[in-house]
Amino acid sequence: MTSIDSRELPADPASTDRLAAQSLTYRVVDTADRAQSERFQRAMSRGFLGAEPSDEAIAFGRPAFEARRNTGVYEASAPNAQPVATIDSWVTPLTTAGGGEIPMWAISGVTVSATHRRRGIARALLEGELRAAASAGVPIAGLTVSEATIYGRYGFGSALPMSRFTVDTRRAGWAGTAGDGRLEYVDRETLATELGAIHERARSSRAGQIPGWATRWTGIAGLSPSDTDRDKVRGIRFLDGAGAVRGAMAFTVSERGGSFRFGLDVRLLVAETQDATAALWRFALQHDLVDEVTADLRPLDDSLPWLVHDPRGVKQTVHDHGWLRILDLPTVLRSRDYSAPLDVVLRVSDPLGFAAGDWRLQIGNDGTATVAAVEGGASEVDAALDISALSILFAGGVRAAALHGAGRIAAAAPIVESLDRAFVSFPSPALDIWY
Ligand SMILES: CC(=O)SCCNC(=O)CCNC(=O)[C@H](O)C(C)(C)COP(=O)(O)OP(=O)(O)OC[C@H]1O[C@@H](n2cnc3c(N)ncnc32)[C@H](O)[C@@H]1OP(=O)(O)O
Repeated sequence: MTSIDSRELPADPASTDRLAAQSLTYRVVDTADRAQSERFQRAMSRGFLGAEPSDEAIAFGRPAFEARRNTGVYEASAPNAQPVATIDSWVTPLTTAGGGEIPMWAISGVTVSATHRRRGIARALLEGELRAAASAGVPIAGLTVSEATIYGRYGFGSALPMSRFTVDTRRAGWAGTAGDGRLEYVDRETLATELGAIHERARSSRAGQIPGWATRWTGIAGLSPSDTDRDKVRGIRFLDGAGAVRGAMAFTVSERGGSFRFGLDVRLLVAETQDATAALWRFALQHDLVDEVTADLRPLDDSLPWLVHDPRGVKQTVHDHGWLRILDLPTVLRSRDYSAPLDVVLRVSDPLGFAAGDWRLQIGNDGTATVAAVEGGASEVDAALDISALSILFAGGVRAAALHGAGRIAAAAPIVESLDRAFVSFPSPALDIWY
């Protein structure tokens, strides 16, 4: 994968001009300037309705901050005050169906001060990031979101829905088989190391995954100073019959109202093997004094409902999580393996113009794609869709039929079925962290 350092790219000129017209300065923060960096971190915390960060919390967040391109918006009259809006981004690998990867422009930290909301600042920030990514040759952008209604207008699609499980442990019981191996508790530092190492080894096995970073793992493991639940975090790891670590789980247990009955919340379960996944689920579901187990960001094909005696004890809620936005359509569509042959002309609309046009997509029997622009426009198209719908379809986890039924793809029924057969990917795409 080509390595592009987003921090070296200048602020987008069009957004600079648009915000200057409102007497606002849009600039990439110099991370070597500690005072300016701290003001940016404090503005972001306030923007996400967080507490005023302690010096310790600022120091904890600094390595991730310094690894990213942080762009702030400032009142032109107060360039050294806290920014009135923030956004950050970095280029990271995204796993595609079949285990390949492409560079993705990850976007995070989008906040607009409550004093400056609804005057187009977020739009300038988002469009600025997408133009910066496209001009650097990054073919796709991604984000995880606080609200599902904001990012479709910029061409993002909810491509990586995930499951939240709530298990009534007494009703569910356990029906899984025990694999060869053992579990052991680990301290939080070891937990952070194991979560990161296993996630890194496993991430190429599912489309949609991206790598984490050091403070993502230490944060989940309860080492973040601003985490009010940090002292509740416990860790467990699974070793296979040969003694190799194959899975780890961070979790908290909380008593429910002085009842001596507890809820166990899985913060993250990472595993390289089915045995490890089943052993960690079993540990959670069969834990003494625990009535309820909750776990979010699990893949849609998780075996949990099939590992219990009574599947009605397992409530599975599917919700949006990872959002993707194709910028360079041929590069993105060529980057994955497909599940069936296809030969179609797609008419793609794109509100920001990056991927608009008529495209011929041909997939051979070997599952690889060729993509070509139809110069001058096609006389006949097989399917019409916007870039948000294509970004969803690309990941391979949402059915074309579902998008068609919602009016997001215009095509005849046989084309919808052939799109479904070609785009579906195995195993289910997933993204198991926030970024
Ligand atoms: C990837 C991430 O970081 S997710 C985190 C997002 N940030 C947060 O949730 C923190 C709290 N919220 C905020 O900071 C701000 O309200 C933001 C960032 C969500 C919006 O910022 P604003 O500058 O007010 O948005 P802006 O005025 O540019 O609006 C752009 C468009 O989004 C729409 N929009 C803005 N906020 C919302 C919202 N909360 N829900 C739905 N639509 C919204 C606007 O109506 C507008 O639509 P239009 O251009 O089609 O007319």
